[in-house]
Amino acid sequence: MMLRITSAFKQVLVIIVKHRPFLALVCTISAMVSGFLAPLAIWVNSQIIDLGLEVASHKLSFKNYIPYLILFGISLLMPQIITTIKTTYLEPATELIFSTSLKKDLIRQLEKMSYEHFENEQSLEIMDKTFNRLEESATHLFPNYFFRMIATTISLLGILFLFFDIRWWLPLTLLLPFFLDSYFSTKDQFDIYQEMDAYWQREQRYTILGKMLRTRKSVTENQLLQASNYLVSTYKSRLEKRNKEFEHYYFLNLTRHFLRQNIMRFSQLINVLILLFIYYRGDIAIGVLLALIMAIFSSLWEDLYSLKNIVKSLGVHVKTFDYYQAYLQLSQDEYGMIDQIPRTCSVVFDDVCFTYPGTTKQILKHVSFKIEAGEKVALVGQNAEGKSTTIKLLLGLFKPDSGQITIDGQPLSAYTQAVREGLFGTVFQEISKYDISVNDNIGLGDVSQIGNRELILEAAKKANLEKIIDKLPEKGATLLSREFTGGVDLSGGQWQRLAIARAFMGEKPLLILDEPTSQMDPVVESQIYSDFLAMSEEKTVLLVTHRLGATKITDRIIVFSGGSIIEAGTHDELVDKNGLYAEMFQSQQQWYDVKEGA
Ligand SMILES: Nc1ncnc2c1ncn2[C@@H]1O[C@H](COP(=O)(O)OP(=O)(O)OP(=O)(O)O)[C@@H](O)[C@H]1O
Repeated sequence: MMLRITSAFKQVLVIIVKHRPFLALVCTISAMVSGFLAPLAIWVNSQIIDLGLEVASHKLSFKNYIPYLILFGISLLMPQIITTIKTTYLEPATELIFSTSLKKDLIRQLEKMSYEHFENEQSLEIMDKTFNRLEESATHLFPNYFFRMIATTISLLGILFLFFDIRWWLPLTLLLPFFLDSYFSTKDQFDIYQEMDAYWQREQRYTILGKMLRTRKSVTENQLLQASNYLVSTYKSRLEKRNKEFEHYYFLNLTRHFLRQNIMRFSQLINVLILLFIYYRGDIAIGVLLALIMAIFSSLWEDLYSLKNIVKSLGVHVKTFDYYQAYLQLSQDEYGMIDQIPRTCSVVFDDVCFTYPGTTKQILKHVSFKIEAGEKVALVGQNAEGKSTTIKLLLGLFKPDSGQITIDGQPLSAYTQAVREGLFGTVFQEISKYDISVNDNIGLGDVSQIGNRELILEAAKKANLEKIIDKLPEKGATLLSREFTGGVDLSGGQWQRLAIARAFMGEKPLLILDEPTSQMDPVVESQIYSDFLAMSEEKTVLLVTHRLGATKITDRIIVFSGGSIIEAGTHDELVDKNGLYAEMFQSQQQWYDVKEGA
């Protein structure tokens, strides 16, 4: 534990010292001064009372009393001055540093993080907790706890010395009950953090529906389906279940605290009685008695509690830094040295096996195939056979358990990040719809050319989007959003064409379409595919589709079943073979016949 605490403090101090060493200096000095003030105040108070009595009985001249009055004034004013420095300068200034520096580190790490973490619950928990808690925990550690730990330690040593000076064992009667109390409450608190942590997953499950219900898509869909009442009441009953769990846990927490919180009160009473007894025996003056009794109830009490609270709540912030470390260690994509984007690309899967991280079912089983540079290939099969998984592996979103995947003869990790960004033009079923203009939405396919209207127009033409853009109120400059006045939303099929245009940006040698036309009429879809393949020229194309009308025009079809390739060949070859492909094609053919006949 000590190691984790030290490491967390080290991390925040390194950031502060790197950015503003002056803040670390101000914090340390003001904490030290603050620490000396409490014992000084006790001593000054005792002198003020005892010497004040002597002044009153003319045993001491008022002139000699003045330095004590000055010290009394200083001990009264200084704590407020230091608190002001801390709250109005130190705290806001460090907050700014953390919010900039930590956010930058978090985002930088996110940029290179392997995609697999975004589909892994354990990694998502680490990311969520780090993003939500890190800045807050950092500001708790510095300046808050850092300041309080220095100030309280010095102050406690000073005060305990004053007690030690009277009887050597007095610090023990003060500290023992404190240690007992601290042990119980710290243990309770750490147990609670453990419990709270375990709540994350359940909390996610209880509240995820609520997040969904707030999205525009779900509001529209629910209004149509009249499903709101059902979904809202499901959400409500989940929340009620969650509240019951939390209430139970709060109750447990309350009883634990109630049983143990009075240890320190008894110790205060006992120590006051001891001091009265020592005074009664004439071993201390009245000023010392009163100042020490006051200290037991004020500064000493505050110091002990401050220390206890720091230890108690340190756990959650130290834990945040554990998550931060785990976050920094989440694996990143590997990049190599090849810095030229190949003009044309072959793709080879060599005996690839794959199981999703955190699961046991093997999804791809010894998959091998080669796609020549410039070839147009369709991956087909029934649901959940591993087609999209094959695409995810090809894109490098996941790594195979065994086997090798090469692009133009090289594994993906041999290419630089810039080349990898320029290799694939992708269109998925779930299209990213950005609330920006049509042109910019297309331009995102190659951000370096986002202002190049000619290229964007060319990509739009290739995706047959030109006429649709022409009809928009402000053509390519039209904002694609219902959230803005004057914004327009496209239909599902139009968005899919826009996504295809996006894939054509940047002359990417590998085009990957994973069911991108599901929202289109099958006949229109066939037309789009034939236009698309004609426009793809020498690019290599991988097409995942359930609609087998489109596969006829590809060079080759690969059929997946149970995570393996069971057939491969041209449309005619596979129809002649009379296997799974022929069966799937025949069951869809009537549909095309009716459509074409109509
Ligand atoms: N992130 C994931 N974690 C765990 N399992 C996953 C993940 N993504 C997909 N799977 C599982 O992998 C299997 C293959 O899914 P995949 O999406 O590759 O199939 P598919 O052939 O593309 O299916 P469809 O035609 O329905 O899109 C499915 O059983 C699916 O549940």
